[in-house]
Amino acid sequence: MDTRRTVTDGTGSNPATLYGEFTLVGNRKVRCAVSLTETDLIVQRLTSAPVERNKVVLSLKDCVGCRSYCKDDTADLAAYLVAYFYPLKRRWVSSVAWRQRVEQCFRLDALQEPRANQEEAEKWARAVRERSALYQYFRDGMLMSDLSRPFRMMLLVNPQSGKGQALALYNSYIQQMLNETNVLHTLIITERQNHARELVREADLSQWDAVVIMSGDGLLYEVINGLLERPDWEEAIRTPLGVLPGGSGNALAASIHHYSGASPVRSEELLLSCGFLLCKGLVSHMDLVSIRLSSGTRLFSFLSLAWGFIADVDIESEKYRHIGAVRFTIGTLVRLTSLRIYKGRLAYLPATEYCNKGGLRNKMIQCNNQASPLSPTSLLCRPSSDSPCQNTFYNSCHSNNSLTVRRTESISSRSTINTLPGPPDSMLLPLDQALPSDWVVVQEEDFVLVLAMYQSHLAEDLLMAPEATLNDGIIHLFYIRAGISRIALLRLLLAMEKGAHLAANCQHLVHTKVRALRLEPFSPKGIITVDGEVVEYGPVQAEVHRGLAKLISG
Ligand SMILES: Nc1ncnc2c1ncn2[C@@H]1O[C@H](COP(=O)(O)OP(=O)(O)OP(=O)(O)O)[C@@H](O)[C@H]1O
Repeated sequence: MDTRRTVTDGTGSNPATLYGEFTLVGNRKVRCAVSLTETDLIVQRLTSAPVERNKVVLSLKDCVGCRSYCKDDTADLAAYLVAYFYPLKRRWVSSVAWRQRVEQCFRLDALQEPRANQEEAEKWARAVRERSALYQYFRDGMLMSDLSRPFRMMLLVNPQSGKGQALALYNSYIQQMLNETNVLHTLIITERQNHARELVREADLSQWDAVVIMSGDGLLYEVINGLLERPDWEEAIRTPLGVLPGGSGNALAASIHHYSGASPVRSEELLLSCGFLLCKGLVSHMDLVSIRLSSGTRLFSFLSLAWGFIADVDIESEKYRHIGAVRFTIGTLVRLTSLRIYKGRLAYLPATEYCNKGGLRNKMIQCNNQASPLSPTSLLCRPSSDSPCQNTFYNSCHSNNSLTVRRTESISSRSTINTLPGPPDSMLLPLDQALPSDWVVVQEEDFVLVLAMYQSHLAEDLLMAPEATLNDGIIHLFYIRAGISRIALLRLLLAMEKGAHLAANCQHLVHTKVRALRLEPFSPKGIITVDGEVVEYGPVQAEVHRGLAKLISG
């Protein structure tokens, strides 16, 4: 076997680092020339047929694992090499591509010594793994392939989530993928509500390199809040988290897939995509939002805060959970027929900077996706004392400029409310205190919905905030003012599937980017949800904490 032979990828620009001739495992009569370049594994069958028809080029960026092994049979001197790929494939009638599993398995028998064949196979396996890992650039924390020992994962599966198929999906796809990647995972099947929360609150986190949920968004909400309830929350919340879609909404899973740049997919295709991203093991920071309720309770949210139409649909359609994502369509139609108006006061701290003597500069704070987490105070938008902007009326950065907003009374000092676990909130005042002067109060008090989003998707097929990214320190605040017709609302909801609602030029829809918000519903009863879970109804405040958590994503 000549491993020094110079072979290129056909363009001459990508020389092979390893070259060998092996047989196929299924058919020993078929010999293959295999070359490993910096970017690809190229397999060419050595037959008399034209070359292109017999050549397969597999990109190493699609490879999740590679290993060598020998058979127990002492008469077999050969060693074996197997590599696992999940390339994006397009069905010829469809423009949508999704990941499909490809396994390449070779038999190495060129040498007389079984040990020599084994060493050669392991050399190849190591080289494939190393080059696959080069495609993962590492920001902060741990990369699976960086460890000298196998990666250890706690995998929490909610058997009741969605259509109740999470466990079956784990058995069909995920178990195999994790084994191919050489991830040691401990499967924990959650037994009841708050089981996951209690588990992570008590767990010895030094035993785990990541905590992954296979469920809907509700289970991740439990995990995040469990971690932040620990006395060592600062360390605990740096545990890389992962998400595999098994629920009915799967908003974070759909968002991660969206951020990876791939075309939209659903159900099992989304699961394969998220499984692939999990196996590649790239860790990014993720924003969390601190939520304060009127009772003093504090929660952490990674997805959304909702009041009005969307919260009602989410909770009222719970009874149709067994039919999966269709429950939202049914819930939407039911709620549309008896459209409600929700009365309340909404205020927010815009994600803007103020300039000094040059007047008001309504400039967005830079959203650098790769930056390390900024301290909350560095994101504050405070007018300087000599700023001519102070106490003026202005339009904030709305997609709907017809909206009039008014500045609130200035208050001299900004005290904070930092008595609970987790990082302090520096933008929020107690709910019974007046808002600081740099907050904006929305003049309308009649809404159809209010929705704060920090990820792109609200469900697998709802691209609510197309601009959102994992770690930009921005809350996308949407509200729809009362007066919208049912048909206009339905059109907006349909446009949300592809994220086209913002371009629909609807006068009732407002979108603005904020750092913090306060919502005070007037009616005594109602539904407020955080990440799709019902929370205590009443006045509520929220503040974003940029990059507080870590998520294995693309
Ligand atoms: N074994 C179980 N039986 C009943 N409920 C459970 C169990 N395990 C976890 N739960 C609870 O089920 C709730 C809903 O789960 P989850 O959000 O993961 O699924 P879902 O609601 O179907 O999906 P989505 O949030 O995407 O709509 C969670 O709040 C969790 O506490």
